[in-house]
Amino acid sequence: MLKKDLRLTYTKRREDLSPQTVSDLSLEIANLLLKLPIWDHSFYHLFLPITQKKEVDTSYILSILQGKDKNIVLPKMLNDQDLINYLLTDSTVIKLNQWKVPEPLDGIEIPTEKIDVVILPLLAFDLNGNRIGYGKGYYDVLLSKCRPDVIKVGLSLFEAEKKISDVSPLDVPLDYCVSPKQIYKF
Ligand SMILES: Nc1nc2c(c(=O)[nH]1)N(C=O)[C@@H](CNc1ccc(C(=O)N[C@@H](CCC(=O)O)C(=O)O)cc1)CN2
Ligand SMILES: Nc1ncnc2c1ncn2[C@@H]1O[C@H](COP(=O)(O)OP(=O)(O)OP(=O)(O)O)[C@@H](O)[C@H]1O
Repeated sequence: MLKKDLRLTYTKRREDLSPQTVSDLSLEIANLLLKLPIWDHSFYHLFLPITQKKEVDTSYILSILQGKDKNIVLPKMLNDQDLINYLLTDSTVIKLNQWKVPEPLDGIEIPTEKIDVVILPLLAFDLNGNRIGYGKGYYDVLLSKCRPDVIKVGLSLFEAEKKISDVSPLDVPLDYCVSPKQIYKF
């Protein structure tokens, strides 16, 4: 399917979920994430969910990372395509930006090359590990600046599409995607 059609389909599928269902599915995703071979690292980039858009609630994953004493890196939107990474500390203040994305106000900047694992949002993904977001390319740009051995893990409330037909050379494929039902390894 084409990206533009998938964006419409999956935006609608999300709108049809109740907040309780999003929460339940998010807990299942967090439990499955624990089974991935990704826990031997230091710096973990995690997105914070846009609640209105019914994104995966990553608060369970945040607790897991804190319990494992990992360095947690949060993105802040800089301009129309770039993200800056800030270390989460006890003094980090999180505020909603104009797009309703929760993000740190400021903090200690972590160079993108330090990130070992990126846990990223998506609207839909396919069996080849390709993903689509809201079409702005923030994560494609971030991933293009990461180390080649960075581990890319998508989180999805829904299962994989067979094929995104209009993948571009700039799209960086995932290594894993975790849904409430299963782990996809690409
Ligand atoms: N939680 C979360 N954080 C994230 C992302 C994400 O998908 N989820 N992003 C993933 O890349 C980046 C933000 N991307 C975004 C892209 C569009 C809109 C947004 O609200 N767009 C408007 C239309 C704006 C316009 O076209 O001018 C909309 O959809 O209504 C928000 C965030 C970085 N942080
Ligand atoms: N590495 C890059 N450098 C510059 N522009 C890029 C890069 N990667 C992607 N883009 C541009 O970003 C735009 C959006 O790309 P795409 O449709 O793949 O977004 P998306 O993956 O759905 O969004 P997101 O990454 O924000 O979740 C495209 O116009 C694409 O050309």
